[in-house]
Amino acid sequence: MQTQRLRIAIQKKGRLSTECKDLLKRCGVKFNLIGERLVVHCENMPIDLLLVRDDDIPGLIMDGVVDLGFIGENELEEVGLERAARGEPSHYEMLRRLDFGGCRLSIAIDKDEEYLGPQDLQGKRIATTYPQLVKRYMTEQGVTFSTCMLNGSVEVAPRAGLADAICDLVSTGATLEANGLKEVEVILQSKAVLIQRSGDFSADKQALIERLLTRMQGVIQAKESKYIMLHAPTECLEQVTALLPGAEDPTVLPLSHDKSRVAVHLVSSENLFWETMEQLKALGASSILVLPIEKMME
Ligand SMILES: Nc1ncnc2c1ncn2[C@@H]1O[C@H](COP(=O)(O)OP(=O)(O)OP(=O)(O)O)[C@@H](O)[C@H]1O
Ligand SMILES: O=P(O)(O)OC[C@H]1O[C@H](OP(=O)(O)OP(=O)(O)O)[C@H](O)[C@@H]1O
Ligand SMILES: [Mg+2]
Repeated sequence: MQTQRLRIAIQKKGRLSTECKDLLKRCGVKFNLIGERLVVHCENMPIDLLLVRDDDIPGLIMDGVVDLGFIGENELEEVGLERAARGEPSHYEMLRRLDFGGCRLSIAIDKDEEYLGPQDLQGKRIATTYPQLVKRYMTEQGVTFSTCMLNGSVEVAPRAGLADAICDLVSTGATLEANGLKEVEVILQSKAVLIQRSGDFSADKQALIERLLTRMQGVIQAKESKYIMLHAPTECLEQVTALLPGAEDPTVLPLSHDKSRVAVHLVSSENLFWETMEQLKALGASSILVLPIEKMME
């Protein structure tokens, strides 16, 4: 059922929720989340947000029920495999990879157990929320196994005697450590992505999606960039700019009371490390400022 308004699905509560909402707000999409409401109408653009469980987002896109969705690649792949196995369509378009939700899907076992390779998992029971991804990996390795499907607290399964190993998401590794487990295989690297349903869009919707994508590019680029300002001795200008990341085209300005020094301004694609600032200082640079950039458009 097509509507005039662009429908975007985001996770209601969880690891992706805050970052997705922040990203949309930074793109100029205005909305007000009230209580437990599942559909939120944006105030300044023809956009409706659907706040759902992340597991439901790939299916909503693949069934063509919503236009865009923010989802972790792990969940997207799992649902895609599940639907393909059932003979249901699993089409979607990838719009862009995002800079949050980074994690990996890994197999872990008791920290004191010996592990030489995937063959050590032969005949073992693996607790997971991602049975399809585990199956794909184990089939590739030629290892047979059984699963124990758990939607949460996967890491407690070995201690609770429910499984011999687990396959779950890992970021810092703190949850594994707290449960006496060690990571032995990484089967997937994942980040949050923005996906779109397959098929045609009205010209208005298409234009709105393109506007959002351009703004998103600006927001993500701005987050990674810094505006750097400093004063440097004119004779050291070349050495100073050589130390600055992405300083191909700096603005160099004279100082009103000191002809021996200049002001250097530039947009850097990276942050400036303390070590680099110390090197700049050693070259005679002063008043070194590193400022965040809110928005940018090239
Ligand atoms: N520790 C982590 N660090 C970074 N990203 C993570 C981490 N854990 C999960 N993610 C990413 O965030 C997504 C959502 O994780 P979350 O734990 O909020 O899911 P959930 O408990 O299944 O939520 P829901 O209630 O919506 O089903 C994961 O599918 C993954 O892509
Ligand atoms: O390696 P770490 O940094 O410890 O992160 C890994 C944990 O994060 C996720 O769960 P989350 O905290 O989102 O809770 P959930 O089990 O309720 O989904 C994931 O399922 C792991 O349990
Ligand atoms: Mg979920």
